[in-house]
Amino acid sequence: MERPGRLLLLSELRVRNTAYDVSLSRSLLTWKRRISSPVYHPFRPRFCVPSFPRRPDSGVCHSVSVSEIISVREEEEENSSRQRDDGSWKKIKEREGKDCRQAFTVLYVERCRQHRWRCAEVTFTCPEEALYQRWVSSIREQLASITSRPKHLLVYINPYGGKRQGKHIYEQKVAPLFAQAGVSTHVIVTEYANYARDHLRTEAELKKFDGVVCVGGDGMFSEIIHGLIWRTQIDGSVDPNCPDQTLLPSSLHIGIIPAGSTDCICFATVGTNDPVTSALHIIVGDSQPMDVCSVHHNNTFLRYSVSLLGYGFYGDVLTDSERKRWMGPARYDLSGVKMFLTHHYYEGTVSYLPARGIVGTPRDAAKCRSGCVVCQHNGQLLSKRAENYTMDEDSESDGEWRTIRGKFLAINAASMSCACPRSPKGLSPAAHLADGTTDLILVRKCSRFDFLRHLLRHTSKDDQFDLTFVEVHRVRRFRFTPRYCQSDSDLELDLRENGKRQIFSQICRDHPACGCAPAYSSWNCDGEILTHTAIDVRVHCQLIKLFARGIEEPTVFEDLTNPCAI
Ligand SMILES: CCCCCCCCCCCCC/C=C/[C@@H](O)[C@H](COP(=O)(O)O)NC(=O)CCCCCCCCCCCCCCC
Ligand SMILES: Nc1ncnc2c1ncn2[C@@H]1O[C@H](COP(=O)(O)OP(=O)(O)O)[C@@H](O)[C@H]1O
Ligand SMILES: [Ca+2]
Repeated sequence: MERPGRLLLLSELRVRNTAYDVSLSRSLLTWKRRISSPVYHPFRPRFCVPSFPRRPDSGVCHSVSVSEIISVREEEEENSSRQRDDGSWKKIKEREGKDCRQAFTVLYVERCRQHRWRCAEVTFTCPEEALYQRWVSSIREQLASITSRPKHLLVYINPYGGKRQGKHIYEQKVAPLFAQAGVSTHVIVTEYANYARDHLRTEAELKKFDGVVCVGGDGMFSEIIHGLIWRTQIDGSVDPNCPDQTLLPSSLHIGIIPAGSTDCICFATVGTNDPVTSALHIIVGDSQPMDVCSVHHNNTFLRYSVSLLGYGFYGDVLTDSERKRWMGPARYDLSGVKMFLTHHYYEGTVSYLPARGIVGTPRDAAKCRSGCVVCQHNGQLLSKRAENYTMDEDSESDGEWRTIRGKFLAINAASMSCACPRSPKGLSPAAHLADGTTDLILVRKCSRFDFLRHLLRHTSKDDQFDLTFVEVHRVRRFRFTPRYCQSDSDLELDLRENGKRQIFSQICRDHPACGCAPAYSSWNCDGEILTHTAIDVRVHCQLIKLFARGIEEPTVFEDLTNPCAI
């Protein structure tokens, strides 16, 4: 609960014809009904809930954090009416026959069920013009002093993402809120794939903007980070192709308006896939750092990843689903069932560098939440290590690499939980957004029944890692080599281990139904297919920042007091 601090203003104003004591400090706007009501008891503070403001007529005391005020609107003519969003007309000034009274409306963030935010408003009427002016200008001054709020945004809309509603969602739900908050925008509707990435890399005048907004899904977000990270390295004379290079963080924040098929990056950083909630997080200037993995093949840069790098099952689902793009988000379910029934496994070698000295494990019960202390601690630790770069990196590359060979149904690296509506706890429920690590999940060859048990646990409280054929490691780097890319000496070893078996007849024996199981899958990299299977992955701690705050823990007050949440 925020402490109110020194009061800047304290006046008696009216809300819907009822007298309220209204106060403004640097951190809080509070309005408290003057006449005590039978339900009010001064020693029961539960009626005053600063972080979860209630509607004006639902209680006696309301508070809203100044950081969550969206804007102040000056109401115009006395006795005039204004049309609400829902089409109804509301009166702005009460007819009381008193002297000239002035009204202003404060728009603020109201929390609803399941992490959704809405824009609520309350209209205050002042007894005199001078007081009205003081109130409006004082609130505006407080808002102007919040330097983290974006004023100019560069917006990219993918009109073909998800259900092809990106443009409509932006125009109907987001643009009006930006306008109300006084945020100016330059909107670009993409014309083809990689349009936004290339525009950011070369053309965009980034100095003019405080942030970039992505209207689309995870694939569109991936375009944005590729453009932005690349541009930042080139502007800072850093070679993005070198796998050992420490990358420069971009100064621009990225906002995500979900309009894609999975939208897991939005879901895992805000707690819901809702365009209005995301727009409000952007307006209030929230900040959430996020790890980025760089993916290389033979020292050549391939891509960045922030959510899922998946070989085997998720790679095959993506490859198959691309042919069904016309179906929209349902394509993943259909391809998921198909790939589940196909039940391919792939052989290869995974090497990884376990994360040393950091807090947290993939089996923790605690989750990454707003203001996560694990991310803060590990972020500081890793940036200190980066300062003493040479010694540490050398020991990283020399020792401690571990190697696992086997037959895998899936190899997944989750740099964040990958929570999404299909799986609200995600692929790795305890993964952190900004701790500099990724959770490497190895699902070994098992029966269809066992694999189904593993998949189903993504949707229940049961632990999807608590199975003999699943292992999970928290890592800083990893490499994968598919079996048939292995060096000659590795292959010789394989042949000795397997006797004199023929490599290809081995595959066909294990798949008598088709007789031609593929030796390779593809990597699903945040929803894009990689062109190579042998990859080298490194996590870059907190390389980008989002207009988000991580998932907020629900407070005891949320369901009890917020009428919107009931
Ligand atoms: C039986 C139910 C099993 C449910 C298992 C659900 C696990 C879902 C984990 C999803 C992790 C998603 C990670 C994010 C990936 C995105 O970057 C990426 C791109 O997103 P975009 O389209 O918005 O651009 N999305 C994806 O790659 C989509 C992955 C979706 C996988 C769906 C899998 C469904 C599996 C269904 C199996 C059903 C077996 C039924 C047997 C009778
Ligand atoms: N104008 C466009 N036309 C076609 N494809 C586009 C366009 N703009 C972006 N894309 C591509 O569309 C793909 C999917 O975008 P995304 O917004 O993630 O939707 P979805 O979640 O449905 O996959 C991405 O690979 C992106 O590069
Ligand atoms: Ca992480």
